[in-house]
Amino acid sequence: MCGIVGLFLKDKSLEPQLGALLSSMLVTMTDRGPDSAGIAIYGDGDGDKAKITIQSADPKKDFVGLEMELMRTLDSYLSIEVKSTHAVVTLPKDQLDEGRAAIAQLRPDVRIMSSGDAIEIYKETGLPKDVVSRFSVTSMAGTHGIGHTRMATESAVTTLGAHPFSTGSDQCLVHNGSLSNHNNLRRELKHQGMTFETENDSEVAAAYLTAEMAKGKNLGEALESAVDDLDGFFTFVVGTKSGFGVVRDAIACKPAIMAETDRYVAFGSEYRALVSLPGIEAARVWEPEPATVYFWER
Ligand SMILES: NC(=O)CC[C@H](N)C(=O)O
Repeated sequence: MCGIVGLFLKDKSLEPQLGALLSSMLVTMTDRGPDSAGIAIYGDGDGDKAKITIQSADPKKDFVGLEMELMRTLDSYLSIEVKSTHAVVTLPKDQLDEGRAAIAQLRPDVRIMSSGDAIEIYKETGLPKDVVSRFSVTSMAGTHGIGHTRMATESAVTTLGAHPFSTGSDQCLVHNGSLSNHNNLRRELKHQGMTFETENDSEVAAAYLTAEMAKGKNLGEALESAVDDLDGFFTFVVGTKSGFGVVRDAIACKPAIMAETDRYVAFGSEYRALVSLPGIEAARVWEPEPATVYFWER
């Protein structure tokens, strides 16, 4: 099982509703994955600011005082917005790497969920309705987003084992299925310098795409390579700062449905995830073909 949803907006007037639309799509998929849930939202990525979403098992201890300590360490102005177990650090774009290093040094127990110009990731164990309300996702605006509700197959039910996985700047991936060659691939990617937070197969898929894009491929090309190099069952929905992609393995036994109108492209594991979208009655609706890459870029 596992339930996946994704929404890529073409119509700017829908952007204030992105979090609400995606949340309700994800809640519809609750019975496909009761273990944990997560959501990635791409907000306005322009300007000179970048964002790091961090997570702590003990937010009182880790987040108190962090803003001041980071400002002192980086010698610049930044802000931290705490949302339950997560917090978003907004800092100057040219200090993103320095900021990540400072967080690791000042708060070794804090985990980085995502970083980049536009992405924020919120994920926890529990049901979609609890996760979206805990992080106030329904009030978030954005250009595109991806959600996942997990029934674990490959690694423990933990916050870090929840999807989406982000292994590169402004990148994220959710997965329905299980990969059979993830241990070998993990070993190869570690040799190339990638690091992993979990034993999860989907994290390996995310890292694989990051490594392919680092070679100069765009998201669509990286997904084409994934069809050849990843073994097992998969439906992936992936995001980059300006892109949104979908691919299924050659057997495509995991359910998937897509819809497109002038206003958006939407993905659901099942059609019921899409029924409340505006104008869905007039949308072009189709089942993505096996081993075929679907890719949109703004
Ligand atoms: N049920 C699934 O699709 C699980 C996805 C992935 N293998 C995981 O364990 O997280």
